[in-house]
Amino acid sequence: MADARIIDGKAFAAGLRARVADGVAALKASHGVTPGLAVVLVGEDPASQVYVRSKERALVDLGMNSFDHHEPADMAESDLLALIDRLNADPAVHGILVQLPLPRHIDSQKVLGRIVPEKDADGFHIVNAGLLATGQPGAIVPCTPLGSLLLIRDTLGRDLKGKRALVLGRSNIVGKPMAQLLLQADCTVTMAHSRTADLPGECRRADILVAAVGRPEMVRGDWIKPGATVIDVGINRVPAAEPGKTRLVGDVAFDEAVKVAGAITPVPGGVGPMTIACLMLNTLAAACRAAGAPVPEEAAALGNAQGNAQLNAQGMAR
Ligand SMILES: NC(=O)C1=CN([C@@H]2O[C@H](COP(=O)(O)OP(=O)(O)OC[C@H]3O[C@@H](n4cnc5c(N)ncnc54)[C@H](OP(=O)(O)O)[C@@H]3O)[C@@H](O)[C@H]2O)C=CC1
Ligand SMILES: Nc1nc(=O)c2c([nH]1)NC[C@@H]1CN(c3ccc(C(=O)N[C@@H](CCC(=O)O)C(=O)O)cc3)C=[N+]21
Ligand SMILES: [Mg+2]
Repeated sequence: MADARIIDGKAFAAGLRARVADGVAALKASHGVTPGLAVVLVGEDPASQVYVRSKERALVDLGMNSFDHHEPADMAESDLLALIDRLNADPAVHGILVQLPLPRHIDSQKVLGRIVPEKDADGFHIVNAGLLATGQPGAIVPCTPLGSLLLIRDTLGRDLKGKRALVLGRSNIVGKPMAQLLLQADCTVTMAHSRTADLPGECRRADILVAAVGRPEMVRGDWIKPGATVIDVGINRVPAAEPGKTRLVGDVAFDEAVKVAGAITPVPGGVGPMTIACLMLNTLAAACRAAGAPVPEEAAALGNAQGNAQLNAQGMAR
């Protein structure tokens, strides 16, 4: 069998960012509003600093405002909550992102719960999780699952009904919302995790396999159904051949999987860039809602069972 099609997340994300930039310009022209995202980073974790910088760069590139709050690792939880309160009240701030993980002395759930749901650009607030799970309109959908779904639809088309989907990983930020989106797209969804019996066998039944475990190259080629669509969410830094250097690998053994799958995302250049682009999309959508302007279809319809895993053909998703 021929090798899998490599799903170019980097290129798709560039196209999505361009559509978001158009939406930003339109909102400025129609309502005089510039979308703004506040990015809160607590501590000096080098990987988090890299991610935060790429988010801030993307915001400015698309004509949005970036409000950076880089705080010391020993910041008191009460001070972080007070910062969130100020950002909640600031009309120039349409979205708030608190970079995870937070230092251990801070209760992440408490902090995420303090963000007003309308400004929860990550879609991590329980109100947004609940709106998504119950298929109601207006949910802000977490960026990584949203970006993954856009890549799946770009690969397989919009009609995913009846497909068997396996989501490996059940975190609140990736696995669970991913499963909700696939369910609303009429897939038959299985969720697998560390207590799943016969993981390779479960994976082999899947037409769509989404891996979000954080275990480098755990999913082997012979776990994959021939022709399946494989979305590798994992971002794992491992030692490179050259001493002292590191490289990024996913949760899927790419070199094996590419020989079996029908289509597969690479790491890097797959889901990662989509996460950033969807964060920009969610921020634009939040600003549109705050201004009373129409929300881009790509952000509005996906969480909504009534409609709509089907997006408007004229919408932003291609
Ligand atoms: N590309 C992107 O933009 C993003 C990438 N990521 C990456 O995605 C990966 C997952 O992230 P996240 O969801 O936050 O991770 P978590 O650590 O929160 O969750 C991992 C999940 O994988 C399951 N798991 C762990 N080990 C095994 C195993 N041996 N067999 C089966 N299941 C297992 C866990 O099961 P259990 O619940 O039973 O413990 C858990 O449900 C990471 O590599 C992360 O870096 C994350 C966010 C964004
Ligand atoms: N509140 C919050 N929201 C998040 O969305 C969030 C977070 N905290 N904490 C950390 C994880 C991780 N994450 C990534 C985003 C982009 C890439 C990305 O762009 N990756 C590039 C490679 C980057 C590199 O080379 O290091 C790629 O895959 O091509 C990766 C990982 C968002 N996260
Ligand atoms: Mg995310």
